[in-house]
Amino acid sequence: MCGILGLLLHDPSVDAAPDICEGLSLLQHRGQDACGIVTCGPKGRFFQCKANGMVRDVFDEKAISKLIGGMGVGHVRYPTAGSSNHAEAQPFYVNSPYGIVFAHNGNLIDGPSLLQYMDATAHRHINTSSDSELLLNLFANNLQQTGKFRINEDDIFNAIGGLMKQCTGAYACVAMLAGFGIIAFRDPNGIRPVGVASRRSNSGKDYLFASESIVADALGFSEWEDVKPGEAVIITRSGVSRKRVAEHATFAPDIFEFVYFARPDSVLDGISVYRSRMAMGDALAVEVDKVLKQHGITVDVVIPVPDTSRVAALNLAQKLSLPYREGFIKNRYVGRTFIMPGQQMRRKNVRRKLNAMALEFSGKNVLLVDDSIVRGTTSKEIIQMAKDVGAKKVIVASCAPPIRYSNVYGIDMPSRTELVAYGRTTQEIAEAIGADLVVFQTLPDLVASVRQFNPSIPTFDCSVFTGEYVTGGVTEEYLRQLELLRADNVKHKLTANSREDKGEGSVVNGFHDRETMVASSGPINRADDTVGLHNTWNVS
Ligand SMILES: O=P(O)(O)OC[C@H]1O[C@H](OP(=O)(O)OP(=O)(O)O)[C@H](O)[C@@H]1O
Ligand SMILES: NC(=O)CC[C@H](N)C(=O)O
Ligand SMILES: [Mg+2]
Repeated sequence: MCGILGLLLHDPSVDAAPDICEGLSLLQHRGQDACGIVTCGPKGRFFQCKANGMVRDVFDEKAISKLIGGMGVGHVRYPTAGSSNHAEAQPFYVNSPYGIVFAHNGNLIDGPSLLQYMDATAHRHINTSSDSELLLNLFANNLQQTGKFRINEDDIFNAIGGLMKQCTGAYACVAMLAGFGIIAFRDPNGIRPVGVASRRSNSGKDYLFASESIVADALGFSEWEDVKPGEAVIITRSGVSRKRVAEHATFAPDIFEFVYFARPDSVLDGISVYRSRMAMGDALAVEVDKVLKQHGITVDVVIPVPDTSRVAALNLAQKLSLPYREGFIKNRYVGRTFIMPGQQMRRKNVRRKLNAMALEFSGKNVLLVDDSIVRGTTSKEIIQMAKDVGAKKVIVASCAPPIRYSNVYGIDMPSRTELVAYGRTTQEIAEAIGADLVVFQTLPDLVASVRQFNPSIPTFDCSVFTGEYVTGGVTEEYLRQLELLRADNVKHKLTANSREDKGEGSVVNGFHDRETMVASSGPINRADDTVGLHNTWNVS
């Protein structure tokens, strides 16, 4: 899952970069691999800074001060296509037509045929394996076909409408046209979130696009509205234009945003993530009570697995009148483990991140509550940790049902065999993770926990639980190919074989972010020498 952001300040002489950077730090939970900002300054010139690393590592005061201009686009990345290479950090840029900058959250499922189209029909060069670069070039090619010297809003709506017919998958996007404005659009099923908000400034109105409403709250924007499925929104200094550009399709936002991805203080598609997690805890309590009685087990204490499950675990404990204790203390400097690349790193970091307090476990039957069990990395480690400090019995309850299918819409779960629930019964899952008992939320209960807050949403993308993919086009052959390409062991080999990742290629860098390599001292390639995009490409 990535985080996207666009900002247009009414006063072009005020720099947008400080707010964009602040906004990206609020979206950090959506992507920890890379981040970037591109701003547009006087004469429509772009200024870029992007690199691998967290927002706080990539952007210091000096880097931000070089990002000139009153509008810009930002991105935090969690790769789901291509590689973690810094050449695939976003936003992406193409100079023709008009100068376009692009940030994408989601994942396309027809990458190979789009690549063929780019090559054979559009004659556009694609320089990375990123699906987002394909999406940008699709947009650019459609704009190019207007053949116009200057385009207007209708041309942009038509280009995006065309794009929505040409590609399949999940995409929430923010784009910027040099000297023109910022644009957001959302795929016809609305799988990934993006919204728009405004703020009064001294001179007029500033506008924001962001993946989650928390960014608007924190930056003093109000009137948050979700971009609708299949809709495009264009913001220029003369105002806002919105249009549904896709034909009707079933609205199906990804339910996993509510389970895990989004911040609890965000409201997505009219639903408070916090409230939905409370409801998940309430519903899970009923299931837990039933299963515990069936097995004749009593529980002494409810313990959440920090961070995401806290909200649900508290409600569950209250509903069952059980004590709630923070038995695991989280190291606040370790990020989310699930979105880290590679199983070894994920496993190591669960131990670095969580510490079990013997006091709360010793001699007790503990009920650990987590939002989801995906690869089982977290559960395996923490169950062992709980037992090591003397827990008698460890029961695990998951706010989400068993995950048995690949995600193809922007969560990096390409391989079914990596999922601990794949091909296993509940009893076998318990054995695999070392629990005495596992209890899963039922899918109807999960959907009801979320949907009750906005019954106008007809359905949610629940493909990781059901194997039903709302966009169509996900065949068994596609899933097999995806597994061959992106399974953990394959990615590991690719990384190990990459000259650049071995440090041998520090001067041969992905073309797109050449300037991030100008100063490469320190653990990340801090973009100390952020420079105007237009004149860095061919300068040696
Ligand atoms: O079964 P797994 O493959 O381990 O994946 C599931 C776990 O990963 C996530 O935690 P994460 O540490 O990413 O983030 P959090 O601090 O927000 O809970 C999620 O909340 C679960 O705890
Ligand atoms: N998680 C995402 O949204 C990823 C966006 C895009 N597919 C990439 O890999 O960069
Ligand atoms: Mg967690």
